[in-house]
Amino acid sequence: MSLDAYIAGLPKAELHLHIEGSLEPELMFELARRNKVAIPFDSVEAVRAAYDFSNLQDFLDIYYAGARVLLTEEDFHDLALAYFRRAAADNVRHAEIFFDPQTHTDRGVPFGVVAEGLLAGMKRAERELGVTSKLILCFLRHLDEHAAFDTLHQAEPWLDRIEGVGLDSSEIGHPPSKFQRIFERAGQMGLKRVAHAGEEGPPEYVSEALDLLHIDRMDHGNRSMEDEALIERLAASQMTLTVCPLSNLKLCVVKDLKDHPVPEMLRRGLHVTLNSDDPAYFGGYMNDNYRRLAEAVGLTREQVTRMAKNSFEGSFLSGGERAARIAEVEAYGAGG
Ligand SMILES: Nc1ncnc2[nH]cnc12
Ligand SMILES: [Zn+2]
Repeated sequence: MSLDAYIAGLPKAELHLHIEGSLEPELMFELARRNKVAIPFDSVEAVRAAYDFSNLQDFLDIYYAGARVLLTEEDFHDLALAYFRRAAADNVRHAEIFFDPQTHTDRGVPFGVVAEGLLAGMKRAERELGVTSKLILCFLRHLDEHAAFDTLHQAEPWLDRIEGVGLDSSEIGHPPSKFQRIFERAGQMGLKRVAHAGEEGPPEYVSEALDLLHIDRMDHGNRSMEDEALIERLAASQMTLTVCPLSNLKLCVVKDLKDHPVPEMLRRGLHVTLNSDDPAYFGGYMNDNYRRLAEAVGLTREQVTRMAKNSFEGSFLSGGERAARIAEVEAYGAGG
């Protein structure tokens, strides 16, 4: 079996996926029409042509503009279901998806519309596709602490169906320390904690995410590789890193996939997973990330299997479910 075919059949969990970043141009047009929202493009091709980014902020400007077509519960349901259908085709068996409530509540869309729509899409995906999922509420780090507290307050009626909190948006200039108190509060409420760190920001932000936010998992973490002590710390603690190769390429975090740090991360014993981040904007879903990275850096079947196993180990599935999914990866690896 070729490595591509092996990757296609491998059971995987996706741990770093912004649901708003799975909005394909076709659905963007459909929702713009349905909701009578103007968008500054006249064709799907024109939208795709605009996806040429030189850094994170370039992308975020377009990503937040695209999200303006999302208005109703049905829109959020359709967005989620479209993602799960695409993920299921890549044999993603479990996904822990981020959403950015402030992007919507700041436009007047109530928190409940966003949450109910996404939760309905997640439930349907489990019923119809067998893909399980969890929801992670991300605070936008370019906004202030007060806005984050306000968002957590709005989320209260849904917190029994929200697994954890995350931190995303513009990293440089918005260090984890800015959100220490809201993460402390989330921890007291029993929520899991994750944060984007070391995507564009320096290794110090990674250390802050560990020391001040007490994260359970780290999103990206690329720039940890600049600090020897940090590499050793991440390896010793087996902190899960949700790495996103095609995102890193599109946002110029790496110049070429051949330069991607994943092989070195694996060599140093880091607990790496592969993920798609914002697949509609970055040109590939889960299997594209595995395949294109494997081709560029020459990953082995063992490395690929290791990362799929890591994805279930690093998930927030409960012990029994997690063990069962890990056993599936092992059985596939043994038979493949
Ligand atoms: N890659 C990324 N980094 C930070 N914030 C984001 N929001 C959506 N995608 C993101
Ligand atoms: Zn991300």
